Amino acid sequence: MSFILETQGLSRSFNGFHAVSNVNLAVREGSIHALIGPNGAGKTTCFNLLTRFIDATAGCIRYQGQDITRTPADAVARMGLVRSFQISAVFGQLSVFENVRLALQRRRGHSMDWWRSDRALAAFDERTHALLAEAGLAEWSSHLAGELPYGRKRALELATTLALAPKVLLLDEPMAGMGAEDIAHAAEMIRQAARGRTVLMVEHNLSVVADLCDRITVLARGEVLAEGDYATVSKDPRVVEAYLGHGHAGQRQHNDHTAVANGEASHG
Ligand SMILES: Nc1ncnc2c1ncn2[C@@H]1O[C@H](COP(=O)(O)OP(=O)(O)OP(=O)(O)O)[C@@H](O)[C@H]1O
Repeated sequence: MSFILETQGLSRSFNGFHAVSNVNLAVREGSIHALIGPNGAGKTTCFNLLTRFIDATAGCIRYQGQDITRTPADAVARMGLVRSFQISAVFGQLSVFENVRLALQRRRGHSMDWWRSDRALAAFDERTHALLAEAGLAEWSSHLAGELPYGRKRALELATTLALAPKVLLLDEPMAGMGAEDIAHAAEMIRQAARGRTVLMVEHNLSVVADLCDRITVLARGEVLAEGDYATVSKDPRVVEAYLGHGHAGQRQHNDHTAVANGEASHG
């Protein structure tokens, strides 16, 4: 079993407040791994640490066996550990096609070559079409990105991120603000994107997590509370309590298990 991304004792404090505390994370290469937990559990801080947006107070991060605890964020991204929206950006005044092609050019370091010939740009066209097809955006190709419906805009963000050829794709609440139809579409996209790469995602929608993810790490108050597949963590009384609060017992707790297992638990 090989882990592409690992942390040991990863910690981050803000003025003495332990936002992330002694987190040991092991993300298996090729898996879809979820980071879940109630509000304020430390999920975003963990993402910020892994992508090197912020420094760890203690602990270490290893990516592909290499210590990246102090590696600059842009270098980490170039190594293939890429967060959606980190480098990619959607330009509303450009077409969907141009957005994806630009992301491909940027990956090759051509971002400033605005004067490049049509022939040079055409070299990126084939890959652009493939990425658009993968994102279900083929028929939106000539639309201005700024005019896309919400779900399609998120799909375009993912397509521009995939243009950067990430080895590990970090997705921060990819389903946020989506309706049921967009969620189904985005889930399929993530499943496809996960072929041949690793996905680590923060997601509040537990049905999505249950459906998509091979492994789940549950954080609460900055610490790892439980880890395993969905069936295992959703039955863990500590997880139920973290999601639903204290004082549950007997039948109530049984109902709570069912609620978490069904992805119904609120994260408040
Ligand atoms: N820059 C900061 N300064 C001070 N406190 C911070 C900072 N960033 C995060 N925190 C605190 O750390 C804790 C964890 O926050 P974080 O955003 O990582 O949680 P989360 O699990 O992503 O929550 P949510 O699900 O609400 O997004 C919170 O109590 C938050 O207020």
